[in-house]
Amino acid sequence: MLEITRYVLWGSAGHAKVLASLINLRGGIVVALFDNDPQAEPALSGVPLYFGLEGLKRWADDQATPHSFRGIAAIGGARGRERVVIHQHFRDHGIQVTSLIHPSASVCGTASIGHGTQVLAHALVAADACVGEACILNHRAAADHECVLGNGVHLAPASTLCGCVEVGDNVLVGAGAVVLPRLVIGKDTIIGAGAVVTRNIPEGVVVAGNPARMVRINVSKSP
Ligand SMILES: CC(=O)SCCNC(=O)CCNC(=O)[C@H](O)C(C)(C)COP(=O)(O)OP(=O)(O)OC[C@H]1O[C@@H](n2cnc3c(N)ncnc32)[C@H](O)[C@@H]1OP(=O)(O)O
Repeated sequence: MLEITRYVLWGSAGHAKVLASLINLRGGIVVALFDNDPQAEPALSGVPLYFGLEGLKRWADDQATPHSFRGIAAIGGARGRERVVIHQHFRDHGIQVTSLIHPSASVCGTASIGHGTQVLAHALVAADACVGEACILNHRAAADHECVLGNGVHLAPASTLCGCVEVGDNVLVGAGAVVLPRLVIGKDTIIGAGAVVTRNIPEGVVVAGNPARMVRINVSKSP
């Protein structure tokens, strides 16, 4: 008998709805949600919500075979570092961390995708691109040929990395932004929605506009 793959998601907001819809499309189901925020509401009707690491431990202790579940962080924005940490919590509790690729996404056979990375509807990962762990390639985002993405990177909807772009860990490339070929974006940086990046960008800053200029230091970056 064909077994339904059961998933647990960390993050009980809009991104959980997107992932649940993709999981359902793939024939799986979401059986539990986790969130750090005790005020969070269940994002999916009928799916129980547990809070914090204590909640994860309690849930895992109740399962005979935690390794039969797959886990993925359902947190978007510029919170790539948190996705990496959450995936480690899942592994520590015996849950497999999985990638999710929408059937309409195009991932070239010569590209590589890291564990726990999500490639959403109509996204593109082109020839010889290398995408790290816990990344999100959101709806219609594109990482063109030979791009290299670190861990926890988020390409927001309809953003484009032209060929041979290098992106450091935990970078958010905002919705509709474009990064021109062969540029390097330092880790922990945020590129504003709609920006056109024409020069290399250092780590830990926020840039916006066309051409993209520095707006401020990214004070929310983790140490
Ligand atoms: C499915 C999903 O939704 S995935 C979510 C993807 N998320 C995104 O794409 C959001 C990306 N974030 C942005 O673009 C943000 O606006 C940021 C990071 C560039 C700036 O955010 P903040 O630091 O909070 O800036 P704030 O909103 O206070 O604006 C500061 C100034 O920059 C301007 N500004 C803000 N964003 C942009 C932008 N994308 N492009 C040009 N100017 C901008 C504001 O108008 C404001 O100008 P003013 O001082 O003349 O009034």
